[in-house]
Order: sequence, then structure tokens, then C-alpha cells
Amino acid sequence: MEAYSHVKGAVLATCTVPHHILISYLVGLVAVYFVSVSIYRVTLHPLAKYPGPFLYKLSNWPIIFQCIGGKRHIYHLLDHEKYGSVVRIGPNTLSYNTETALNTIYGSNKTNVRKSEWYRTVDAGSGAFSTATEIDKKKHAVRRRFIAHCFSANALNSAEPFIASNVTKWCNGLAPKDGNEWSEQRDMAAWCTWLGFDIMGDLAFGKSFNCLEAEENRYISRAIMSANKYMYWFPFLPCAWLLAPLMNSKLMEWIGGQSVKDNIYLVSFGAEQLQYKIDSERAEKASGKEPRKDMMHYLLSASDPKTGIKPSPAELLADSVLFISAGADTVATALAASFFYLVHNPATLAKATAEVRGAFSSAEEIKSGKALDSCLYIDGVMEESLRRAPPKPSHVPREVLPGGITIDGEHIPAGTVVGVPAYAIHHNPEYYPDPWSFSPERWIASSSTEDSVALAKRAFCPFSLGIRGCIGKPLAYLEYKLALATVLWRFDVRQAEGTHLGEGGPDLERGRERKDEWQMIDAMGVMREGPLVEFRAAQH
Ligand code: HEM
Repeated sequence: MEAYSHVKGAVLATCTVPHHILISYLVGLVAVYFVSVSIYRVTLHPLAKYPGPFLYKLSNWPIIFQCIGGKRHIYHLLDHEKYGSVVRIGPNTLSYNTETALNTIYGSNKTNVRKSEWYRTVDAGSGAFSTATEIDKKKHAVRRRFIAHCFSANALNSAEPFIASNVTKWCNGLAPKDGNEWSEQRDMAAWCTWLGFDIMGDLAFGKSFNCLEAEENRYISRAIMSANKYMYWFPFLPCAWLLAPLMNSKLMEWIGGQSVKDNIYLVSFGAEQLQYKIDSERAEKASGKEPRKDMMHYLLSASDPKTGIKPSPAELLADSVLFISAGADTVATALAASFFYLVHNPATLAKATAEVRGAFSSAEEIKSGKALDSCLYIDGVMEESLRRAPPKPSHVPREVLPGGITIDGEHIPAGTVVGVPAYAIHHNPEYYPDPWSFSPERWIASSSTEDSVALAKRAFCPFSLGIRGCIGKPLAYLEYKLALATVLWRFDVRQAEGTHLGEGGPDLERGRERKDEWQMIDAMGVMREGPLVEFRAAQH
């Protein structure tokens, strides 16, 4: 009894502790936790010896703000310039700027890394991993086999006429109207985006999105960037995987605004296209017609020969969204970058134009084959545009698996996130002398040297590398080259006089001061504007 009254007294005493004292204790405990973690991260942490800005070592918040601000690629470049070839960019994250690190991390299928936890949340809105975000290596291998059918030589051959017809529509839209010699000025960031989306609609779902045709069809081409921006920073939040179910919720809509609305729109747009494809295959089958063999056709009929597994409905949705975002916007970025660099480098523009006009005697002749392959200068223009403006310009994160990995002679422990940012390595003068010049010649052995071309190629990573590299690369080059060759064959091209859209300038923030550099806002993909270009029918 005596003992009981003692306990009761203690409980009563606890209950009478004023709230503000309890709150102070709690705040104190949280502060002690964060201070201890911070001290650990800068002193005893296995990455403590690596250089980098102090705040990066404490938390991922600097990365989150860089993603929101659209300058992450610029921070990577400036950090590597200041701190050297390896920089600690987060408590647990290293960024590298060497071709050896690039090839070690991504190059081999056997490298002891997997996609980092960041990918776990990216596709939360679709309810499943896409092929691009699947973290598990075995599951990814199955998904990659499914998707490989979409990019086979046969699939590419049957895609070409659809690409060509969209390119013709695009060129007709760019052409001068009303008997004028020169067209009105066209914002090529927008025009290339509409082309990219129309092609991907046709190739993935069997119908163009008709962005080239009418303004009312273009919302998706704008929504995607703000949606991407949201998908970019959200997964860096502490415990993002726990928050994932809230990603497209009303609460996040209230906090994140338009970006969240656009992500919801993107997922529902993907679902609509998928449903359209399922319905049209059903109708085709019912009427005894061969279904159109677009990308979703291959995925809808995919099944793993070993296990019989098929993609689930949520995985099909995630891949539909992937096709729209990874397939349409990336090529559009590269093509718009080429316009920027061509109109800012008239001698290069003249050389590229002369090459295509010498190789073909009509626009209809421009098809894949020997003549197009012989246009090595156009290849150089494409490589150089992808070098200067990689459509995924920042750190592509990989997590080191148990057993660790050796990068540039140093053992990196399991759990560390490592990666190489394309924009930074693409401007590393060790691999690209005079990195701020636009020089297609650096990609052509006869205008450069074989060794320098080989070195440039080893550090080149717009599509990433290896088994998690871009499976759409051959399709991307096909679209890109057909569009560029056709437009230069059909038109003389010039920057609209007195316009500067897309340029940098000395009054802009650090890293954006070069007038002749096309400005990118990094939002996982690239938000972009310009250049403003005019077109005149070529005299052949
Ligand atoms: C210039 C155009 C393109 C560029 C620069 C590009 C770049 C990339 C990059 C860097 C990755 C790796 C991303 C990562 O690891 O997080 C990737 C993956 C991927 N890309 Fe592309 N891409 C382009 C065009 C395309 C096209 C046209 C498609 C067709 C739909 C496509 C489909 C994919 C897919 C499915 C993956 C995931 C591959 C996997 O993880 O197995 N890409 N791309």
C-alpha cells in the first residue's frame, strides 16, 4: 500500500509538470539529436574526408533547394571546379567528374551498385515502379526484357514512317506563311517540344497527341515540366518513401500547388492513353485487324518466358508515363539546343546545311540508310548539342551495394550514393578542350585526332551507360537526325534579329553569364525557352 501511494505520488508529480517545460525538454532532445548527427556527419562519418561545402555534409536540404531552384547542374559544375574531381554533395552522396568514375559506376552490367532510394518515390503517383525507376536488379532485368521489344530493329523500322510524317507536319508549320519570304519568329523550345510529343504519342500509343495542330492539345507538354520538378525534389525529402502515398494527395496539392496538380494531370493523361490503346487493340482484334505494333502493343502482350510474369496494370501505367516523359521531352530538348547553337554559330550552321543538301536531292529522300549515315557533321552537331545541353544534366544516383566498390582508386563503402553529373563532366576541359565552344569537329576523327575523339566519347554520358542506360537511344538519334536533316534541307534558318531568348548574360546569376550558352532550368528534365528562329524556303 505504501509502495502504491509512492507511485501514485510520482505520477501526480509528473502530470503537474507544466507543458512549456515538457515542450522545452522535447525540443532539447530533438536539438541534441540533430547536433549529434551533424557532428557525426562531419567528423566520424565514412565520407567525412571528402571535400565539399559544409552545409552539404549536414543534410540533403541544399540538394532539395537546388532542385527547386533549377540550378543543380550549375552547382555541380562550380563545386567540381572548386573542390576537385570528387565532391561530397550530401551527407551520404559523392559526385565524380572523371571518365574513369563514370565508366566504373555505370559502365559495366556487373558493377556493384543499384539505383538509389531516390527512385523509390519518383513514380509514386502511378502506384508502381516504371522500368526506369525499378530499383531491384532482378525485377529490372525482367522489365528491361519486356521493354526491349519496343526498341528492336524491326520496331525502329516500323516507327520511321510515323516519325517522318510528324517531321513533315512540323516543317510545314515552321514554313513562312502568306507569301512572306521569311517566317514569323518561332520559339524553338516550344516547337521542338510539340514535335517530340506528337512523335511519342504516335510511337507509344498509336495516335499523335496533335500538339503541333492546336493550342488546346498542348497542356501536357507544359504540365510535364512542372510535374517533373515536383518528382525531382520530393524524393529527396527525409523519409520520402514514407510520404510517398501522400505524393498526389490533397494535402500535397495544398502545399505544393500547381506542380502537384500537374503531376496528377500527367498520371491521368498516361492512364487515358493506356486505356485508349487497350480499347483500340480490343476493337482491332474484334474486327479481325492486325493491331498497330506501337510500344504499348509490345508491353501489353509482354510476358516473361521463364516465369510467365506479365507487367501489372500499375506497371503499365508507370511505363506509359515514362514513355511520355522520357521519350518526348528529352529529344525535344536536344533538338532545341541544336537550333540555339547553330544560329549562334553561323559557320557551323552553313557547314551542317551544306552537308545535308549535298547528301539528298529531295526532302522525301531523307531516310535512315547510307546517305544519312554519311552526314558525319550532323552527327557532330547532335553530339555537341547533347554535350553542351544534356537533357538530364545532373547527378544520376547509384547506391553502392554490400562489399563496396573502388572508384578512382578509393574504396567506397556500401550504402554510399555515387554518381556523375553530365553537365559538369561534359564541360571538363580534360576531356573537352575549350569546353564552352560549340565544336562538332571534336567528334570527327578526320577533323580532330582519333585519340581526342575516343577520350571525348569515354566521358560522354547524355544517355547514361550500361544496363540502366537509355534503352531509347537508337530511337532518339533516329528522330533527332531525321528532324535536323529535314529542316536544314528545306529551310534557310536564322536567329530573329534583336532577340536573345534562351541566352545567358553578365547580369544573370553565377554560372549563367555566358551569352552564347543555352540556358537550362534543371527539373530532372530541362525547362527551357528559345531560341527565336525564322525560316525561309531553301533554293535548291
Ligand atoms: C536525347 C534523348 C534522350 C536522352 C538524353 C535520354 C537520357 C536517358 C538517361 C540519362 C537515362 C537514365 C536515367 C537514370 O538512370 O535515371 C534514360 C533512361 C531511359 N530512357 Fe532515355 N533518353 C532519351 C530518349 C529516350 C527515348 C526517345 C525513349 C523512348 C521512350 C527513352 C526511354 C528510356 C527508358 C525506357 C529508360 C530506362 C531504361 C532502364 O532503366 O532500363 N529515352 N534515358
